[in-house]
Amino acid sequence: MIKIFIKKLIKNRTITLNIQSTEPKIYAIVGKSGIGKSTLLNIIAGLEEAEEYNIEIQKEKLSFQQHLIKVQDRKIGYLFQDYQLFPHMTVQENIHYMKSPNKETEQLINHLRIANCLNQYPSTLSGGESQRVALCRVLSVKPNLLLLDEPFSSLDDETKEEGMELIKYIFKTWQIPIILVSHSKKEVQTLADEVIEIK
Ligand SMILES: Nc1ncnc2c1ncn2[C@@H]1O[C@H](COP(=O)(O)OP(=O)(O)OP(=O)(O)O)[C@@H](O)[C@H]1O
Repeated sequence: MIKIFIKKLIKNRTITLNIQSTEPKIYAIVGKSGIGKSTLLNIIAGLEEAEEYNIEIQKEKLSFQQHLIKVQDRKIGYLFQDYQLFPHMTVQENIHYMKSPNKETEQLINHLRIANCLNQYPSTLSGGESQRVALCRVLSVKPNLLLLDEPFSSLDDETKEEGMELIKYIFKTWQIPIILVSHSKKEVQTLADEVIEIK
């Protein structure tokens, strides 16, 4: 179950986001550059404030003014556009930063094919590897909602295809709502159950 209502004033324009569903779905947020798509993801993640907002995921109210839930206590996985891996930590340390090693994370590491990169530093990873490491870190906390901000923008076509397959796999196996911000028609057509255009 997911219910999200946001009203946000950005540079004298008000943008709104309204999502409601009892079933998990993949939502694509589209709209022209600078309209406020990443800002909406930041508000959902609890990183930015909005004029009005009400967010419920799995019947848990995340940000209803008086009952604000701390960012670290929200079970939201947020994959940033540039992945934001900690450069001074190895892949292993990055993955276990949020959650100590356990069987599920180990399975994820194997599924995401990053077991052979565990001792490398982020600067030595390829784009696809960086994306898979960042996804692994985000999924290790078992999120109830996954936010993806242009997750494939820095990848070549083949790696993009792999990334999209991965997102489909995560959705199928985890059955959690996914909100994707994308500029790519192909990504939106391939992945989204519902397209939301921000105006
Ligand atoms: N930290 C900030 N300080 C001031 N203005 C900001 C900040 N972050 C974003 N903005 C402004 O807010 C507006 C919305 O930005 P946002 O990144 O949400 O847009 P977007 O739709 O995701 O853009 P893009 O598609 O280009 O990534 C932009 O006009 C941007 O300049």
